[in-house]
Amino acid sequence: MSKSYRTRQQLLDELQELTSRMMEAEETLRAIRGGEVDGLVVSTAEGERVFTLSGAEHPYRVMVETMNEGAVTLASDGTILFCNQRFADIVQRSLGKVMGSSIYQYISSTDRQLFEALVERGLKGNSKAELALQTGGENTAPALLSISTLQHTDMPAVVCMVVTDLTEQKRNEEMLAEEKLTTQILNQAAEIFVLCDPQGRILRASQSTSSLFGRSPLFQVFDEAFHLLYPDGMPFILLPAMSGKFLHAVEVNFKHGDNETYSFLLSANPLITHKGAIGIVVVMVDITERRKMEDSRQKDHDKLEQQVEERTLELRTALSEIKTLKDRLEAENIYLRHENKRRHHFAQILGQSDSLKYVLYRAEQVAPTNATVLILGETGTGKELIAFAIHDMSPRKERPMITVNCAALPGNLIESELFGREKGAFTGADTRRIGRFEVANGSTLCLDEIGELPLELQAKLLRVIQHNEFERLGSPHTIKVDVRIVATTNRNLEEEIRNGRFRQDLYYRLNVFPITVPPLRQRKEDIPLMVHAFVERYSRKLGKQITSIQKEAMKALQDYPWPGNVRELESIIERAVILCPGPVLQLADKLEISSPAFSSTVRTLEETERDQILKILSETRWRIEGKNGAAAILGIHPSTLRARMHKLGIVRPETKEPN
Ligand SMILES: Nc1ncnc2c1ncn2[C@@H]1O[C@H](COP(=O)(O)OP(=O)(O)OP(=O)(O)O)[C@@H](O)[C@H]1O
Repeated sequence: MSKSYRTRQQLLDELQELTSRMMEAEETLRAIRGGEVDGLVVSTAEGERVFTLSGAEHPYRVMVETMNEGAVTLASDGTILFCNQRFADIVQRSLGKVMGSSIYQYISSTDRQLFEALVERGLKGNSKAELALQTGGENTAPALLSISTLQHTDMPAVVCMVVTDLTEQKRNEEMLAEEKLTTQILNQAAEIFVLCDPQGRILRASQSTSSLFGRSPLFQVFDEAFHLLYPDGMPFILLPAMSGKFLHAVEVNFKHGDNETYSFLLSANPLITHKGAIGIVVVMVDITERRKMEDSRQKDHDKLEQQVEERTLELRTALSEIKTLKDRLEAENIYLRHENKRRHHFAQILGQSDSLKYVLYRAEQVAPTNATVLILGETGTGKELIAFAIHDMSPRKERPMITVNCAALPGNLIESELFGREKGAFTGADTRRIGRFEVANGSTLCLDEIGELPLELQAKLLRVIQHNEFERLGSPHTIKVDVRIVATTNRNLEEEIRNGRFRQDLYYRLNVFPITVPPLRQRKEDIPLMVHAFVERYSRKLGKQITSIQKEAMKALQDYPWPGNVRELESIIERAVILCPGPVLQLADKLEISSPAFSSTVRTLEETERDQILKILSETRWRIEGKNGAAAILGIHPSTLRARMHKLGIVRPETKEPN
């Protein structure tokens, strides 16, 4: 019959019955709890069974009801005959529902076999095992089950089971294991972990911290344990450094002992829980090795950079040296190409006269030294030829002698000719050029016609002679050279000094070893030799057969005063050879000079004096004093003769040169 057909009376009756049954049950429960009931009749599959609840067991029942473990008595088919509230709580069911239900409802299928084995063992005595209890749905609770037989004749139960809920214990165990693992990880990590309270006192620190200090820094204030500094040397103080912000990878240094310095990257964060900020977690990563490596890499890098710089500089210097050498070689080549022809003519110095021999003797004397030589004499007398002879007899002969004609170039160009110039040194200087002084480095520089050198350049020249150094035009860079100077002039330099056209100091520097080449008119005996040599040279050159020289012609040549000296003689012979129609050489033109100063009889007093002294000295074999000495023959005092000789530059052949 459906409920909707029940009458109100029927429903009231049912409610009455239920209420009275509930009251009855409550009364029974109260009586059981109060120890007033001796036994209970329970319906089981095997029929009604009586449970004795004698007054003597009452304390145990109270204990069972109040204990923290679940207590269960099971029938042989697994029906729960009795359980306490705690077991119902563990499996999360109401006590009423659990009572009389099957225990297998609360055993997970995977643990069923284990449970059965446990019961079996329990029947023989007692057994214990951990398994998972089904607590509703998919949820399980770990529990320790202790099973033992219940040997009570009045009782239908087979086993008694005590259930300990391991949920909390397992959770604690897990947490402990987790913490242990975390501690282990933290201790093994190279990083330093420090937990401070909000006042900066160290509460926990990883093992690495203790190994850094040799002891644990626990309970010290962080800043007192770690005297940290920023890389710039400023002290690092934890709390102000944080001041409301998180610190992330701040570089700090830690001075430990006298020599050790550690570098760390420090990060610090407040530890916030539901209770608020409970502390500060500091993590420090040791970057000492990395820093050292970086420093050493930086040092290596700097060293390498310096080496590269040095090498580059060396290379630049080498390149500039190569360039200078190249320029010098080029300049030398240009110069030599230009000079080559001339040198052929200078190969042989013609002349047998005493005065020429004396000149050659003087040249021979001074050649091996580095002394500056001043060659004096009229134009065309062969001064440059003598300069070459000196160079060719000197240790510098392997390198070519370089000549600069001081009269050939205007003053502004002679300077760059002598000292060189940098590109852009002056308007029109569109290339770099090295000067004759540089080209002549290690060799001889012949300053031809030095008397023509402008005064302002004379000072510069003096500096080079004195210090062997100079600067190219437009360059601040000083160049050192080793140059031997041979200067020539047809001017009377002493007179030039008096007229303010020549520097006295330069003259003294040049006049270390003067050699005067006598004019041709003073060594007429050399003329025939020269005439023959020049005739032969030019007739060969011009392909002519000239076998002799007309007597009159030779006489005219010897009588002529030769203002242009050997140069003039050479060109007159060249012209005569060109014009000569037959084998006998005649002069093409009559030899005439416009200036009376050069008549064959006109000679300077000095020239006459020098010749006379030389002649007498050679006759007396350079004996000055005594009855047959040169001074007595000349009728002057020996000291006067010596003074005159000095003045005229006459030096005894045996005498060593001044330097
Ligand atoms: N003794 C000599 N033997 C052969 N040739 C000579 C002699 N002296 C001079 N000459 C010739 O005379 C010419 C002029 O010589 P050199 O240039 O040396 O004279 P210089 O005195 O330097 O002249 P300047 O003062 O004009 O420069 C050259 O061609 C040279 O060959």
